[in-house]
Amino acid sequence: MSGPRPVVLSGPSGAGKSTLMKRLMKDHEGIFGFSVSRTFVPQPVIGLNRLPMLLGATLLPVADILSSEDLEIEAMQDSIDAGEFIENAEFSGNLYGTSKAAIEDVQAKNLICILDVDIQGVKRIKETDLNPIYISIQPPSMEILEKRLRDRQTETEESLQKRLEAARIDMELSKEPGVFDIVIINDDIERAYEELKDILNEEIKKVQAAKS
Ligand SMILES: Nc1ncnc2c1ncn2[C@@H]1O[C@H](COP(=O)(O)OP(=O)(O)OP(=O)(O)O)[C@@H](O)[C@H]1O
Repeated sequence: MSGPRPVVLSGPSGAGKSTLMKRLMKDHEGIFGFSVSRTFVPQPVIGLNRLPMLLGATLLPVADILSSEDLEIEAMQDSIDAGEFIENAEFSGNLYGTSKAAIEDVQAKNLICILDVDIQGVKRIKETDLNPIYISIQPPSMEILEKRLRDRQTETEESLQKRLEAARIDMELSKEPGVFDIVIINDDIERAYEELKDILNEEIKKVQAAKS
């Protein structure tokens, strides 16, 4: 696939991914892009008796309306089964996912696609031919991570504990050799940002060159 290599940013919640990403995008306008997560939200089934009222004067084939939802959810499930989605999840009956095609769309626009995924997402991406740069952002310690998450004031005690538990697992897995091209310890934000820019430098330059 032509176009710049995508970037996978992974690491525990609270490690500083959003902080670093925001800064990167602010300092490099028109260089980075995000893939659009595809979602399918099933609508409540419309009763036949309400159809004419909802359709008003527009004449639509009734069969299409009643089956389009099923067809769409089926099509997305087929794509997931065929491995076209690098991540997907179901929350209360809704399907969410990032497809390979969506990432390739960003690449085709000469943008570096940033993917913020968990360790499971990293493993899925490894099975594709996307060839991204794999970056793990890690906190200096569990204690500091906990403090940052508490100070951020976005979590309940329950969600905080869940994030810390997931962080323990993430921190262990990120040490496995060969998983990431670089593990950045986000102790000092300035130093972490410099490390991030360094590893992306070559790709950023390619995008800039292709623009001019
Ligand atoms: N080097 C740093 N020193 C001190 N505080 C930091 C540092 N980096 C980030 N923070 C702060 O830590 C908190 C968590 O950072 P951030 O929200 O960027 O994490 P995240 O990895 O994107 O988390 P999530 O996956 O939950 O979105 C934020 O309040 C941020 O301002």
